[in-house]
Amino acid sequence: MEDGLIVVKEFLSMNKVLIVTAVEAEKDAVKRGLDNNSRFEVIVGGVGLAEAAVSTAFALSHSTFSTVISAGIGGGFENKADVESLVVASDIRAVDMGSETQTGFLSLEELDLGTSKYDCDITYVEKWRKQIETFGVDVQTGSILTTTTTTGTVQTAHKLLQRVPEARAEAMEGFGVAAAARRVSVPVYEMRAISNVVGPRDRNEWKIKEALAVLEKASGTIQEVF
Ligand SMILES: O=C(O)c1cccc(C(=O)CC[C@H]2O[C@@H](n3cnc4c(=O)[nH]cnc43)[C@H](O)[C@@H]2O)c1
Repeated sequence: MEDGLIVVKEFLSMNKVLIVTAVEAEKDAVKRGLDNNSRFEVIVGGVGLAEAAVSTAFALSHSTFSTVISAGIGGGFENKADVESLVVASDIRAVDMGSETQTGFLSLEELDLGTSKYDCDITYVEKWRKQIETFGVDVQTGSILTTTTTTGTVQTAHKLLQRVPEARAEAMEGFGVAAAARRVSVPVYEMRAISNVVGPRDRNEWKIKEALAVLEKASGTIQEVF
């Protein structure tokens, strides 16, 4: 009988999805989008990749998940992702992790010190993009950059795009969530509803309410794909 219970528990945990947001408002938006389904656990992991990594690792140490998703609002690079659209990551990059030199930036890979990029399973990324589209959301796929500082100038935005020309969006948590998930070999994904353009900071211009509505709509697709 006990063996049976263990098998049932393992089966139920096989399809559990952990969704990590930075703040409560993002968690609420994701939960509104999801049906009240016990397969999905949505947690507030905190702002920044360190808090996100610790929170994700903690959740993963207490329960088994088949998939982890970093979700929230983010900045969109000009002409790459419009405000009020959505970006699904093809890969998640710690774009400022490395070394600045007199002749340019060296990534962790170039320094032979580790990885600054996690690829997402492109089959699921494409399936998810198509599903989101059917919900009437303007959606793109591409690299989502994780930065430790929100970009505040055109110069920095250009510098980041030079480093990663395929970048569409930036946020502050994805790489932390991904590092924790990959440590235990769990596939990881990221989606960002675009609240602002990456560049000169004007917080009053951020379309947070609108981006949260996009995040809510897109969250309704998670249960169809994962
Ligand atoms: O004030 C509010 O009501 C509110 C509601 C939801 C989210 C927030 C945030 O401030 C979230 C911070 C979070 O947003 C990401 N983010 C958004 N835009 C950018 C950007 O241009 N560059 C980097 N990160 C961005 C980031 O992941 C932050 O953790 C407030």
